[in-house]
Amino acid sequence: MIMNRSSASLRDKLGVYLVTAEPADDSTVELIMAAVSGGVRVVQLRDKNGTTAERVALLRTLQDQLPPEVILLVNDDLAAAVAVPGVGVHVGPDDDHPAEVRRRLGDRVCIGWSIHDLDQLRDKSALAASDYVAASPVWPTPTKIDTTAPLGPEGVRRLRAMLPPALPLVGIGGIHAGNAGSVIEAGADGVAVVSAICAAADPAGAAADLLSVVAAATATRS
Ligand SMILES: Cc1ncc(COP(=O)(O)OP(=O)(O)O)c(N)n1
Ligand SMILES: Cc1nc(C(=O)O)sc1CCOP(=O)(O)O
Ligand SMILES: [Mg+2]
Repeated sequence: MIMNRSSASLRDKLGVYLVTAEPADDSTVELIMAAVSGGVRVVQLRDKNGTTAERVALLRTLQDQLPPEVILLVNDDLAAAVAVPGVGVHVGPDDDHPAEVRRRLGDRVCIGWSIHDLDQLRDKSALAASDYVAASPVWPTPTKIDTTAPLGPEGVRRLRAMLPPALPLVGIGGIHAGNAGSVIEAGADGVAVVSAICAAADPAGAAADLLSVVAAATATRS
């Protein structure tokens, strides 16, 4: 799908953001479709050990099957996104710079940037090139062990206060239905999760539960 960067709905769509568990395989497509049936509207294919060719094949299958309102991104792999027009990219401080990703992909795809350290906020061109940023990690998580110190909800609050108000923010790391509300109360627009959906016996139900928690916390905040 093609995302218009000025779309006011990106902030709403980010409410529950699915990042896929590794390894990516045929079951990944089924899992994503279940999460989407539960209400997820932003999906990131994260497959650190696959090849670009494998990621491109999966992204093409997903583009064929996903409803057009779902925003599809790939983790790290700019070449895969170039090969599948309409797919966005999530990058972190060790990846291609968001401004370079924007230059290569143009204005009509979604670009996300991880913030592990508040010093990254000095990088104005990265912020300007990003459609959303991620507070990384909110809590420790066995899903990704090479992270920096957890920010906690207080770190999310500080980050929100320092960001341009129009730039959407999601939290990631150790988030589930039991603690997602505190991430939203701290000022995030959404929660990005791997295990809370991918390891659930009922991924569609888990997505729907997370969405209700996020909606309730968003309503309380505003
Ligand atoms: C939504 C979201 N937030 C953060 C990350 C982490 O990105 P990065 O720091 O580049 O680490 P890897 O995922 O590449 O290991 C993410 N992928 N998605
Ligand atoms: C992909 C990713 N990035 C993180 C970061 O902190 O940048 S934490 C993470 C994994 C999140 O997995 P779970 O929802 O299972 O805790
Ligand atoms: Mg990365």
